[in-house]
Amino acid sequence: MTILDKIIEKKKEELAYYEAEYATDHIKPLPFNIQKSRQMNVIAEIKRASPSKGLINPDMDPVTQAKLYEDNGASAISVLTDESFFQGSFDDLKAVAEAVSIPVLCKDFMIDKKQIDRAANAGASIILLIVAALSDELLHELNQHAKKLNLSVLTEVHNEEELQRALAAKADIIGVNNRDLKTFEVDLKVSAELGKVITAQGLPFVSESGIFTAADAETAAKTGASAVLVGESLMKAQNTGELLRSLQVPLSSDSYAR
Ligand SMILES: O=P(O)(O)OC[C@@H](O)[C@@H](O)c1c[nH]c2ccccc12
Repeated sequence: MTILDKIIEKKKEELAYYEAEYATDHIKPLPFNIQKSRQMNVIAEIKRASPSKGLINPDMDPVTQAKLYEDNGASAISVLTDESFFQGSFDDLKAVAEAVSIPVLCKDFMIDKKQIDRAANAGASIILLIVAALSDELLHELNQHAKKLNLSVLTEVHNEEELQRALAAKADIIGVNNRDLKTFEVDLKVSAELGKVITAQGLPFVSESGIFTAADAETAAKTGASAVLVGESLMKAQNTGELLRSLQVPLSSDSYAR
């Protein structure tokens, strides 16, 4: 059983206790666009802990961290909401969404519409759908549900087969996870490989995981990515603002003009 299987199994258990919660008119998702910028968009992540790295920065205050990200040019903020494996929460998401005026991504393992409503109610503008964790049917259903609520969807893939499924589901923003959620192995070459196929379709993509330096952001830019999703390095940096600014490397015109 892989870690992804374990996380999904636990999610199913937890969902039994979720109270029905419907997203209504009060939600005001912000548009999320990574195609206009001439600089690498950085989606900066709030992540206390993870199954692959253990404790990353357990004492961090999510609101302080989120404001630091916003002040230093982040395009969006990702907040882990999974409690059991990442020590995150929907309270973190809500507090962050209230404190900043850029889009917030609810980073969780979505397998049910109820989770999307909860994310929307907590102030998320973007949700993540992980292709490896979903059937084609669920991928379609959750995607439709998010769109109905005007949320943006980041559809995450790790290999060619998942990418084809994402494209068939009409994903419009693809996240290429450089980390294999089954083995934790990280390799930026995954973005290089899948980036060719995605950019050929004229779609934007986010290179996710394993970005530590400006040189990594440049490598990601060369693969055609117009955004990077960065957690650990920003959470552990001595000077988070400086690192975040350094990751906003120039993009070549074909990355932003598509
Ligand atoms: O901490 P990193 O290596 O910078 O990675 C951030 C982000 O990509 C990672 O947290 C992530 C990408 N996809 C996910 C899916 C679930 C949980 C976590 C993730």
